[in-house]
Amino acid sequence: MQPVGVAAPLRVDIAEKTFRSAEGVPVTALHDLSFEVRQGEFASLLGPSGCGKTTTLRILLGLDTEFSGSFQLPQGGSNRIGAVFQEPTLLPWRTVEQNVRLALPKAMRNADLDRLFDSLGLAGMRSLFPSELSLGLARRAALARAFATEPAVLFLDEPFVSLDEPTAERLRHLLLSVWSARPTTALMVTHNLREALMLSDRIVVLSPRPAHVTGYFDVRLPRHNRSPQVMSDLLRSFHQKFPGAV
Ligand SMILES: Nc1ncnc2c1ncn2[C@@H]1O[C@H](COP(=O)(O)OP(=O)(O)OP(=O)(O)O)[C@@H](O)[C@H]1O
Repeated sequence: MQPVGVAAPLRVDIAEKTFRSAEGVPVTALHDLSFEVRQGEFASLLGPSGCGKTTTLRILLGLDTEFSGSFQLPQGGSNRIGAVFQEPTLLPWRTVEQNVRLALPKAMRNADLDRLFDSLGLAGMRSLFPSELSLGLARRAALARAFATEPAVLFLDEPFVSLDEPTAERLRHLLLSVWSARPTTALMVTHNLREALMLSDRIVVLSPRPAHVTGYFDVRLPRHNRSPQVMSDLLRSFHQKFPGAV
């Protein structure tokens, strides 16, 4: 048990998660999945398609309670959880600004969000409705909504998937700048190694299903030092440490 007031890490200790197919056949998605993300760290959960990444996030978000094991979420200034999914899940009949404010606890509803909208390039889009947004802009609005709540932990499920690469790259930089201004413990699911190396302090490498942790790859370099040359060195050392991982 962590003493009150001490920053607690994200601790995951899932013994097993098994689904049943429509025919009743058991499908074990997670088995002995244990890892830790230090408080304030940005971590990625990297693993092959279908290994159990989204299942893990759903458990941590409390959306799936049928598993054996336990986890502990970080305790920060707030106990709020932020989430960004592949689908931006904005309310269609509310503006961008209303979507963000509705996610806030009542006491924060009138918070000054100018800097947050500015830093995500949304200053001129606050009164638009989701149907008026491209997928890239909708993802930005979803990021704004997640950060506005000042969560103690932020979960992201492939937030840049199905965007064209220049848009995805711009969003990764926006995410980094908004996260650097409001650092919070973050766990991002991805199967994009380059993206994980660019954004993370720690990569949690998963096995094929049923997922367990193959190992950690820590990137102890300031993000502004991750030049193309450094990135290709990181890619090489990752592949040496985890041959065939992704
Ligand atoms: N509701 C469900 N019922 C039955 N099986 C499921 C269910 N949800 C997930 N699975 C199975 O559990 C396994 C893990 O799925 P999950 O979506 O967590 O993988 P993933 O690593 O996120 O995959 P991807 O990278 O392709 O998104 C898969 O074999 C999937 O078919």
